[in-house]
Amino acid sequence: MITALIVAGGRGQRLGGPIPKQYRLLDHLPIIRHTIAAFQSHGAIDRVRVVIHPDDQDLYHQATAGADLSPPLLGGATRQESVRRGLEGLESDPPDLVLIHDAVRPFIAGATIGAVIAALRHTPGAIAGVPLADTLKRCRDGKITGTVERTDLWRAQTPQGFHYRPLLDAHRAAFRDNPDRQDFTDDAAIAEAAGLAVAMVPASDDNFKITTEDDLARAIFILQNR
Ligand SMILES: Nc1ccn([C@@H]2O[C@H](COP(=O)(O)OP(=O)(O)OP(=O)(O)O)[C@@H](O)[C@H]2O)c(=O)n1
Ligand SMILES: C[C@](O)(CO)[C@H](O)COP(=O)(O)O
Repeated sequence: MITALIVAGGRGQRLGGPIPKQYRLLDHLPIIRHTIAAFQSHGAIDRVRVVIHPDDQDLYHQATAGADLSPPLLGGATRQESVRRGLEGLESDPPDLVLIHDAVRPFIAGATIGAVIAALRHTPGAIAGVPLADTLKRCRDGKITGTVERTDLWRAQTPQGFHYRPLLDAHRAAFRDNPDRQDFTDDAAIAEAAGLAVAMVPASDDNFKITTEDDLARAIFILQNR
């Protein structure tokens, strides 16, 4: 069984606005609905579960009215904690594979979902990403302090797919070894720290994360010109 775990427990502080960004409307539908639909409509995904902020239950139920979904799982103060709590919420009926995806990446292509799943036939982890095309600089106080060698650098996206049990064990080990460390910004880093092999699956820049006002404007433009 393959479960998509959509993480939607954030506060959207970099975007701001009246409600957390995953509930902002995109072409008359909340962003989270677009993302959920991408996985519910994929033939290889057996179940979609969503992790939400405990304060967002009313927002979530309004946003997902009419969608055939299991009750949401409750997240935590960081993305890392939300994922760990989400994974633990699946333990009573564990999937074989889990694809963790940001609720605010609504333009995920079915082909990318399928490619991540296909890669998991050969490796315990596989993530979507795109190769870096810009030069990277280190800066402090507006001054360049160095240039980062960009050979072999990729921008990680989601979905990040894994064999379920090894990833749950990896998240639990990270929490056990250092409960205060919450700076793993993606799940591949947790898997790598546990010694799991993680493959990179080439994806598209269309699978961008809505983080800022510019990203939201880009998303609106895409839908208005589809
Ligand atoms: N405690 C958290 C933090 C983030 N996320 C989710 O992880 C994804 C990527 O995180 P990000 O884009 O950083 O979302 P926010 O944390 O909401 O944004 P910000 O950092 O601007 O507050 C989002 O779908 C977000 O809802 C989560 O489930 N639980
Ligand atoms: C998981 C992720 O989307 C991969 O690029 C990214 O690390 C999330 O970072 P955020 O700061 O939680 O948005």
